[in-house]
Amino acid sequence: MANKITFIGAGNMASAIIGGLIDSGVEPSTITATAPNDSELAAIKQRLGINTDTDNNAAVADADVVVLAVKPQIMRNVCEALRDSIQQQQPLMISIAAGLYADTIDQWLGGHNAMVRCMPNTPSLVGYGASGLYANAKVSDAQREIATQLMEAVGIVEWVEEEALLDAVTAVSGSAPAYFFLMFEAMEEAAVKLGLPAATARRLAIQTALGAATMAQQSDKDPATLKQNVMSPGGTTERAIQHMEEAQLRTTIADAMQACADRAQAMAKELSGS
Ligand SMILES: NC(=O)C1=CN([C@@H]2O[C@H](COP(=O)(O)OP(=O)(O)OC[C@H]3O[C@@H](n4cnc5c(N)ncnc54)[C@H](OP(=O)(O)O)[C@@H]3O)[C@@H](O)[C@H]2O)C=CC1
Ligand SMILES: O=C(O)[C@@H]1CCC=N1
Repeated sequence: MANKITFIGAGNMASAIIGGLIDSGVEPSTITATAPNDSELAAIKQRLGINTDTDNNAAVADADVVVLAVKPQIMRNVCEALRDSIQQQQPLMISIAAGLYADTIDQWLGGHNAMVRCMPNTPSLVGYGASGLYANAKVSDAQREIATQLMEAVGIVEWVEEEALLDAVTAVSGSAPAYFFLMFEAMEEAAVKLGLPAATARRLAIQTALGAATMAQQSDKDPATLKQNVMSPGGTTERAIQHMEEAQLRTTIADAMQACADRAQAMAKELSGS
């Protein structure tokens, strides 16, 4: 990727994407990241070998692509302070903020920008990211391709043609690594109660998830069939699954994902002032 990319914000999500990009072969000198704090930047510079800057305007001055990776609540201030530089430079803008409309960010940046909204997730750090992307009407086919290449360097990409669907993407992949981490915590705690050492339990649970995910990805069978294949009639798995179904695990998951998407929508309304 020959483009110069500037990340505004160098926190969890930006460093996950940057780490993944470098592992995929992107030259660190083509990447710049900003943050207000020199000491945080020194750490990321030392770890990843990228350029860093505490001055957002200086950092976008020669950028082809600018990734907005700050918290949604401070996005307005950050964008308004960048407006003149962005209007002059006209880079492809990519926002990874949850629950902030492309139009809202575009207005804060002075309007008429080519804007991609991306909902990534932290497994981007290890090349297993899953990102949903949406483009406004100003984004050219070539810029769509740049955004695809950028996020495919750290995982899989799915484009959505309706912006509202990014809330569903947030529920199914953006926030979802945390659901699986919760599952690991719960399985480890339960296995310890059953007598296993914590480290053994954690290793077995994580490897099992990796195995199940890899099987589900590679198999031509659907998840329901793969599940059935583990369940010997009258056996142990059947008893565990029966318990999960009776405890309404599906409803819990559906309600949690609805709450996630609702929160994304509410944030968009709050932060756009509508
Ligand atoms: N974490 C996740 O799993 C995901 C996050 N997102 C989105 O990514 C965005 C970032 O989230 P996350 O990485 O978790 O948050 P972090 O708090 O980890 O990162 C935010 C970064 O922005 C920096 N920052 C603060 N103020 C400024 C400023 N004025 N100019 C430049 N940089 C600034 C922070 O520096 P400092 O620490 O010094 O304040 C920090 O480096 C959010 O909008 C979130 O919705 C999307 C998908 C998944
Ligand atoms: O929790 C959040 O708001 C961010 C967006 C998706 C994952 N983390």
